[in-house]
Amino acid sequence: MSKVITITRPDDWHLHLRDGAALSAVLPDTVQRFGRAIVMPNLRPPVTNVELAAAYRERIVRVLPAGGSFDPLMTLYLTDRTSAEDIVRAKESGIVHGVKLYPAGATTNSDSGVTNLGHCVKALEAMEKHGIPLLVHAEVTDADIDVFDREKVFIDRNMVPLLERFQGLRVVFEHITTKDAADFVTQAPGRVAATITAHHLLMNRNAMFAGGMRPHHYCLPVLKREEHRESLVAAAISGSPKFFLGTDSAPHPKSAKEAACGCAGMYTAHAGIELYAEAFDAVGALDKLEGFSSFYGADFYGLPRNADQITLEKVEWNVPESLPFAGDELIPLRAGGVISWRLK
Ligand SMILES: NC(=O)N[C@@H](CC(=O)O)C(=O)O
Ligand SMILES: [Zn+2]
Ligand SMILES: [Zn+2]
Repeated sequence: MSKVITITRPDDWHLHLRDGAALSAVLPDTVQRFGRAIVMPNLRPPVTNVELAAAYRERIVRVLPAGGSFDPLMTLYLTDRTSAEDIVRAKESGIVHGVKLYPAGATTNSDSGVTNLGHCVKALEAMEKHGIPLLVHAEVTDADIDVFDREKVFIDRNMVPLLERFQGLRVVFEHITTKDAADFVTQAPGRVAATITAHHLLMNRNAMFAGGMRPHHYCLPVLKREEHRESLVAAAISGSPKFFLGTDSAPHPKSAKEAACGCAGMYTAHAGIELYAEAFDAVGALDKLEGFSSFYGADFYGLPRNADQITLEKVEWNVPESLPFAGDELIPLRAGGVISWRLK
């Protein structure tokens, strides 16, 4: 008999769905597994106001597989020009659940991001007042800071002063990758939470160089040392409601990944919950999977937990070498390899 677990349907609190044909290609993978997802706004051009968010939400809903009940939770892209009025209108819309801070130049499509948080005081005050969380890609961008240290340096230079200045602001430290971030969030007030990806739970930085350069294991924040991976696993299985699931599934065409200057991002939505089951099972903590995947994120965002369930079984399946992707190909995590849990 294979091991089987049934859990409340999970949600993905950090997801890139892209747009157009790419959106249509990847959306079914998420919808099969998750009830809702926080949809990242780093399109070109970025989703900077409620009209753009509503139109993007429409485009997502239009290509939803029939019969599903998936709810895309929209976000705004914070810029130096986001006003308090933009925030109030977002709140009133009921469709915007967070505002994303990308330090300018930190990651994919972040060139319209924030150059100086000092420009965002009015917007941040409005978010504090109206209870809209700030979702943070927490890396400094200074060229003189080692790429492996950018998250840690962001904590000291930006996160601490931000939380100090805006004492009521709710903050999600997105895709944490270091022991420093896990410890910081653990010790922070209850208004601070973090998402953790499956790939940062399963791999350390060796995975980028196993037998040669592995562009499909390159993402931001970049994979870190084993000691950091172990800290992330400890946080994820701790039972603390501050840590919850966010896949950061970030599809890029094969041609853009396998290039002289390859894009950052891993595609994991094809096994969006299965990979977490593997990571939790590996440390004998499957009993902690449901809280992390299905409860704590909803609780943090003030949304009801899902009412239905999914079942996972410990049966190996082969991941395709590639998936069709808007006239190109998409290389999923573990392409050509095996995943040890599957959705029933
Ligand atoms: N995680 C990534 O490596 N890439 C993301 C952007 C992001 O989440 O920083 C993307 O949009 O491709
Ligand atoms: Zn990011
Ligand atoms: Zn992301």
